[in-house]
Amino acid sequence: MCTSLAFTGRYPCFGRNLDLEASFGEQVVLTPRGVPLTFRCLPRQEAHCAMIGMAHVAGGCPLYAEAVNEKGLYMAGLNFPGNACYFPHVDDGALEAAPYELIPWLLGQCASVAEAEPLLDRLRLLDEPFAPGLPLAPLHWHLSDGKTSLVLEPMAGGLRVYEDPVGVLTNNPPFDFHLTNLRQYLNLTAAAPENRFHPDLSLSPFGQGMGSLGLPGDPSPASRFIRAAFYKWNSPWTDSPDQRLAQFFHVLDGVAMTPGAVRTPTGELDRTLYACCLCPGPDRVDYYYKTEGNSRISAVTMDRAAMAGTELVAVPLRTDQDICWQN
Ligand SMILES: C[C@H](CCC(=O)NCCS(=O)(=O)O)[C@H]1CC[C@H]2[C@@H]3[C@H](O)C[C@@H]4C[C@H](O)CC[C@]4(C)[C@H]3C[C@H](O)[C@]12C
Repeated sequence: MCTSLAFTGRYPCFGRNLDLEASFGEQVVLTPRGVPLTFRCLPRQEAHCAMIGMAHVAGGCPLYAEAVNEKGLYMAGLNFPGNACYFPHVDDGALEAAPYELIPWLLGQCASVAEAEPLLDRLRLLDEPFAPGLPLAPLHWHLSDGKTSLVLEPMAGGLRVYEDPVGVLTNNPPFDFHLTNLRQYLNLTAAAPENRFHPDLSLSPFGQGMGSLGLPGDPSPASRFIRAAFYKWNSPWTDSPDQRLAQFFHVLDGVAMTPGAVRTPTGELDRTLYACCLCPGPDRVDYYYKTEGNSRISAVTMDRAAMAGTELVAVPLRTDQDICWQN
């Protein structure tokens, strides 16, 4: 399972937990402007925006799980099994992209959600895998520019595009369910609760946190959506970049897998392989991450020189526990 977050407003920042039973060969991959982007049916992008994210590199091609571009446009793919529907190629003038092409294609050319929207209107997602050994991933996507966020869901009837006022995406069922489900929790509060049971009963809270009794604690997609939304919307989001980074990871930690707590149908453990926080700035983009086995935050930056490069840069993850001994 996975959870994606988009903090919009004065200090935009994005990221996700990537939950899966085994590594997919992920590395932090920086695609500079000078590496041409090629697609099955869409025109090659010779000049494009630079981007950084987590990807599996296959045959020199970055297959991104999530990325952000130099303009601060973020996109993440999350599992959407049983609902994701892709289509065969048709010669009808539609913009046709394979699912693994969607992130580089949009981030390569768009600075904002508004620029992406007209392209999405004409988009058809093709049922074509990257290679025989890399089957199609059944995905839906989170797209945000730090002002607004969208959810893109490739359904049997075509691509559905939702505004995401919450700034959270998890997995099944389709997004409209999560928005409706959130309304069941409108009574939750981070504040100390007041007695609304009955004025004739003298009831008072006997501990902290009792305003959010009923916040679902399990790792299912619907429960993670509610929990991530509650943590995100109650987040202190101060002028301190360090505080915001710490807070972002606190929210992701709150919806991460505890190894052993979730077993897949094949008996494997569902794991949060990594958690990441993507911070766009005026002249650089920072990619912070933690892994399941290394709680220390590592970071890769994409500065102006890196954006202008001509070679793909793939940075292996630091996965060994990195404890700072103090004596
Ligand atoms: C498994 C990942 C999503 C994690 C997730 O949402 N899990 C939820 C599980 S559940 O529904 O709740 O059961 C997805 C997100 C992006 C995917 C990757 C990207 O799409 C890029 C390529 C695409 C290739 O077709 C397959 C390998 C791959 C490298 C994908 C592997 C895998 O499917 C990824 C990593």
